[in-house]
Amino acid sequence: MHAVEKMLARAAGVDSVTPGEILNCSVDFIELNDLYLQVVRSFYEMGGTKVWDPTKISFVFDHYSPAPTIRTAQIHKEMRDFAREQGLTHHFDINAGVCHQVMPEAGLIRPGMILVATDSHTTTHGAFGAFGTGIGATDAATVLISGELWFRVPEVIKIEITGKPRTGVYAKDVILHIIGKLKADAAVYQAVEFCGEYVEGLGVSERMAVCNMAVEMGAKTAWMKPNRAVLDYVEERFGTDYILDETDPGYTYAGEHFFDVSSLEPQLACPHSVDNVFPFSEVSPVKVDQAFIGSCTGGRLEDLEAAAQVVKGRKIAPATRMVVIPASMEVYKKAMEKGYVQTLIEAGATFNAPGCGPCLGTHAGILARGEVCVSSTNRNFPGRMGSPEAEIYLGSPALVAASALEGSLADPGKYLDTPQGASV
Ligand SMILES: CC(C)[C@H](C(=O)O)[C@@H](O)C(=O)O
Ligand code: SF4
Repeated sequence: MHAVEKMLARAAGVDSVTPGEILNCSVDFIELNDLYLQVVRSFYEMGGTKVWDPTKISFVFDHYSPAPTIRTAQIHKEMRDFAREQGLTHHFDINAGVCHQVMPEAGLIRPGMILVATDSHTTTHGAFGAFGTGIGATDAATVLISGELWFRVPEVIKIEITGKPRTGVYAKDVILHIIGKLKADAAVYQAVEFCGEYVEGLGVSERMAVCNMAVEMGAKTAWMKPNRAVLDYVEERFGTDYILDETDPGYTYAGEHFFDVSSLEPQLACPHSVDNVFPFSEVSPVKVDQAFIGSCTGGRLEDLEAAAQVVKGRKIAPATRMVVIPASMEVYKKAMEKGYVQTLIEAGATFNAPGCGPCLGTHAGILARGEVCVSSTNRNFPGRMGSPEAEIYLGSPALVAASALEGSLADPGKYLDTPQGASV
């Protein structure tokens, strides 16, 4: 069996599973974000009175945080009241950040766990060796009541990555390149294992960025074998009581793909789909109205560090706006301590409270008709960040920052090779 299958078998209380099988599994943890008040209402409609375990449920206010309208303030109020009545241990209000950043920081994510959340990017947590997947409102209400959920065992495909990319090319470029080659329907309902020497050398942040975007190929979940960096992160925040599942030697994958990234250029997902990806040198110059750095894909400390390295001692183009939203308050605080916030503000960036914000167009950086945005996020569908007539290019935080400096799409490499670029 594969490590992913072993996690599901353990949660179902059976010795072995095969792809396609339907299981009833116990869930280790569930997270609800602030788009899902319906789950609270369904919980009561389905006869719920007390949740199955208040220590294994988290509400994170991130998509509409701080509440930008009366309706969303009302949603927050009703969910806050439920969290208090049920005595939920892990309620993260508007002072926390995006759920996929806040939960690992809080020590809620560990290898071997079954994690469900009302968000498609729950695949992010495969970076920690967990089984993470997004679910809808009805399934979420079922979990709140019973602590269990049905799962269809996914096939597992392998994406093996080798090579060492040049300066200015990041894991975001690698995952965009992969999605561009394999396309948005490459892994529908499958588990995607990312492996190979490149993956083994990745730190926590870049592992999260890769697993986060597996769902943009339709993946049910993503998985990486935890390396020392991941285990140090988990043990510092959660402890050592986790299970490291190993894939049996000779396991046969449903599919295998191999990528050598040593000669990769910076990549761009061009309007209007995530798999419409080209190397930077093949994308026509485009005037950039807004550069956005943020989200559970590209708003971590390492992302703000990369952006600060690019803009240090420089000013963004007069006609370009640069919006930076740290993925969490912890990221924000550390970025201040390290001077990245100061550097970015001195370059002309504006900051907003940690949360999803412009990533899905709720607030804090909405695009007007005809505008062009280059973004460190993970989706660029029409209307994603505001007007359906705006255009969104997805790239690495460093590329976003370089594009803000030049007022048009720009390769960050030249700003990183100089001695000045190297120090922040
Ligand atoms: C929660 C939901 C609105 C959505 C998701 O499930 O991913 C959002 O987070 C997104 O990124 O589009
Ligand atoms: S930051 Fe963007 S991608 Fe991540 S959960 Fe929020 S809306 Fe979804």
